[in-house]
Amino acid sequence: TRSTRPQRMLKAVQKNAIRGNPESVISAIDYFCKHSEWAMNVGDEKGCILDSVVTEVDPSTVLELGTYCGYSTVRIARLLSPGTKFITVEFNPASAEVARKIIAYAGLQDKVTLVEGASGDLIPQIKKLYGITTFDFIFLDHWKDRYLPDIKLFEEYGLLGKGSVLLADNVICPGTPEYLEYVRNSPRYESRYYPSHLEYTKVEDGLEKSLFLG
Ligand SMILES: O=C(NCCCCc1cc2cnccc2s1)c1cc(-c2ccc(F)cc2)cc(O)c1O
Ligand SMILES: [Mg+2]
Repeated sequence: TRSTRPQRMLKAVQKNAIRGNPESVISAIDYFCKHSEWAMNVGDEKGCILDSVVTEVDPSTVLELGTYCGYSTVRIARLLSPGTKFITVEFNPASAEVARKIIAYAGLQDKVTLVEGASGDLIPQIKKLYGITTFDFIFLDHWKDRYLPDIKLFEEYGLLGKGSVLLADNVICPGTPEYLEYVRNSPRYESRYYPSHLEYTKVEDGLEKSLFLG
């Protein structure tokens, strides 16, 4: 049967990247998406903003919602200090399967715990299952209509501490209007918008960084 886009992306990584070299995996995926097939990775332009925020926060605990093929997972994991706890969540089993292979190809499998499931089911269990108290950094890149309900779950289950940073992808395209309205108007967050473009296109998009004030 016909291969899937994630499977073709994996093939491109195995062909064009150097095993154990995260930078080459990132470049191979960006090349594939620019010259072969568009795919919904955060991409190189927004990826550089992601890198700078991760570096600035230097988190001890990280959560990513929306692994997809592992592109942003590799971008984040390559910057983390040893001993950092990094959990990434993917809903689609086929994507998760490809992500595991891409993360392993980059040599970062020991830094990442990939969990399959839906955020709404998982968030209430994270403390119990993974022994996390609070997350220093959260990257939101899953269903756009889940950003708001899930940030409320983070608050409800005490998963945010004073200084926790949330970075949300796609706040313009496809767009997360209710989430933006919430973090920009809530006295509990300090938010800042990073203008950019939809991955591999000239379409306007951006990232919203929100600092939890406690
Ligand atoms: O949908 C997007 N990402 C989410 C995939 C949802 C899968 C998961 C749900 C879920 C639930 N719980 C836990 C984990 C997870 S993972 C997405 C879409 C576009 C896009 C697509 C077409 C287009 F014309 C313009 C933009 C661009 C992007 O950067 C995206 O991120
Ligand atoms: Mg995205």
